Order: sequence, then C-alpha cells, then structure tokens
Amino acid sequence: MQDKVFIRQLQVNTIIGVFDFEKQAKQPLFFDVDMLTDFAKAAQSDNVDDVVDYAKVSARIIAHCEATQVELLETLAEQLATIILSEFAVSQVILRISKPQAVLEAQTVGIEIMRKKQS
Ligand SMILES: Nc1nc2c(c(=O)[nH]1)N=C([C@H](O)[C@@H](O)CO)CN2
Repeated sequence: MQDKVFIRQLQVNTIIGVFDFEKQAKQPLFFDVDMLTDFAKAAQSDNVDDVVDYAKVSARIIAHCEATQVELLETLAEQLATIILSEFAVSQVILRISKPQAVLEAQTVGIEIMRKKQS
C-alpha cells in the first residue's frame, strides 16, 4: 500500500525545550507529516469518513502539543507517531519537526522519525 496523506508546515506555537528560557514562552514548531494509508474504500465511497482526514490529524497534533510539555523534539515526535498510528488508519508515518528559532545561524533545525504499525 503506497497511498499517502500528507501535511506540510503545520505551525504550532508551544512550550518546548531544554533551557529555562524555553519553558517561559511559546515558540513555533513546524510539522511535516507523511502517512501511508489505503485509498481504495474512499475512492469508491467518496466519503470523508473513509479517509485519513488531514484536518483531524492536524487538530490532534495541535491538541497534543497544548496538553503536554516535554524538553526534546524526539520525545514529542515519538508521542505523536504513537498517537497517529493508534488513532488513524495509517500503516506508516514519517514525522518531521522543525524548530526555526533554536539556532540563530540556521534557517531551521529539527528531527525526523519513521514508525510503522506493528502487524
Ligand atoms: N536533537 C535535539 N537537539 C536539541 C534539542 C532537541 O530537542 N533535539 N533541543 C535543544 C534545545 O532545546 C534548543 O532548541 C535550544 O536552542 C538543543 N538541542
């Protein structure tokens, strides 16, 4: 199955970081998400209930960021990958998180993970 639903540059302003100053104020993160799924049913039904709804995934990412506070991007990515694989009809997720305010000299920095649903 190689069908894909994606999200690009989803901005979430949140508290994240190792340093004390990062715990005092929200900063922007940008999420890129690639989700492998199967379009077969939706292509027949033409019903949004049969797809991985990118709006619902985006809302879930925002809600999780608002509900949790961690230091590392890696921790947040692992949590979100687990949520996406368990709550949506996704067999594999690639999640990239960019933190543009972290390194002054860089346009952006960040991390990427790929996780598959256990079969
Ligand atoms: N691989 C990572 N490196 C760093 C992280 C991170 O989450 N993952 N975080 C920081 C600090 O919070 C940094 O963003 C402050 O500028 C440093 N390195």
